[in-house]
Amino acid sequence: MMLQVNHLFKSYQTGKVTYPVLKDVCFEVNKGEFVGIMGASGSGKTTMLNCISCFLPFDKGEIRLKGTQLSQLNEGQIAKVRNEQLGFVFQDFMLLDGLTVFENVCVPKVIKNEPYKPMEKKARELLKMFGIEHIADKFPAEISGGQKQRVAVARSLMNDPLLILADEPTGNLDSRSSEAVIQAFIEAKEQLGATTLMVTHDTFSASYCDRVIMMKDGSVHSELVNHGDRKAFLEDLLNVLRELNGGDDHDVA
Ligand SMILES: Nc1ncnc2c1ncn2[C@@H]1O[C@H](COP(=O)(O)OP(=O)(O)OP(=O)(O)O)[C@@H](O)[C@H]1O
Repeated sequence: MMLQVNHLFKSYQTGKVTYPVLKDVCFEVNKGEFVGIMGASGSGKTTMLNCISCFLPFDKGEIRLKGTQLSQLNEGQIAKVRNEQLGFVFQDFMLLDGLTVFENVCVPKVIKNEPYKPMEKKARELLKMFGIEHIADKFPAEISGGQKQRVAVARSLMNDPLLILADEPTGNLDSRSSEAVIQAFIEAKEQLGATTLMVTHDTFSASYCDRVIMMKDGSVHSELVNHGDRKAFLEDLLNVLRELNGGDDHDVA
């Protein structure tokens, strides 16, 4: 088991008012799985991802990454988990404008002070895997959104993380670029055995997942499994989103 979220509770405090956001969330992610998280706006998806990222403390429950309970780590250990065991992909790419594509991909290893040769080899392999080796020397301003996000996926894999956390990775992309980014996650899974947890509103992107966890009002409403027929899975997802009323079922492709 790569990730276990057990009976997670989280509330926000605004003045004297406590606002519960996560209410007894339980789910698991296996090694090599590509898992989506969907649910209406405000159902707590980003909050949950931020708890798993160790960016937010939670009230109760536990989060285990390959067996290690995250809330028991100290600051130094958390920093190490974030850089070496988790990979991050954000909606707005978060590339460094002053660095080339190649240099951006190298950042997680530069932070670790690793030697250049193996770092270069790894970066070139990842760029090749995602079909972006020809833009290695370009700057972020010179490439498309879909290319930027594939660079971000390559960067997230530099340290062979246990888990990639992706928050709306296709949120700023058109459907063709979205598909290229989703293919990058699938390549990472098939060629490197990568494990990905992706929050998305995009049903089309989610239909490529092995499994989708549907959140409702701070709890897991249901889990849907992709049995291999993507179109049938897309229909399943749309049906549950309709049932959850207010679900985002407008992104169908
Ligand atoms: N820092 C904060 N302080 C107080 N309330 C917050 C804070 N962050 C989020 N919330 C509230 O918690 C709830 C869950 O927010 P969250 O962003 O986790 O939902 P979400 O499912 O990711 O939504 P979306 O799909 O719109 O991104 C919302 O009602 C939000 O207003």
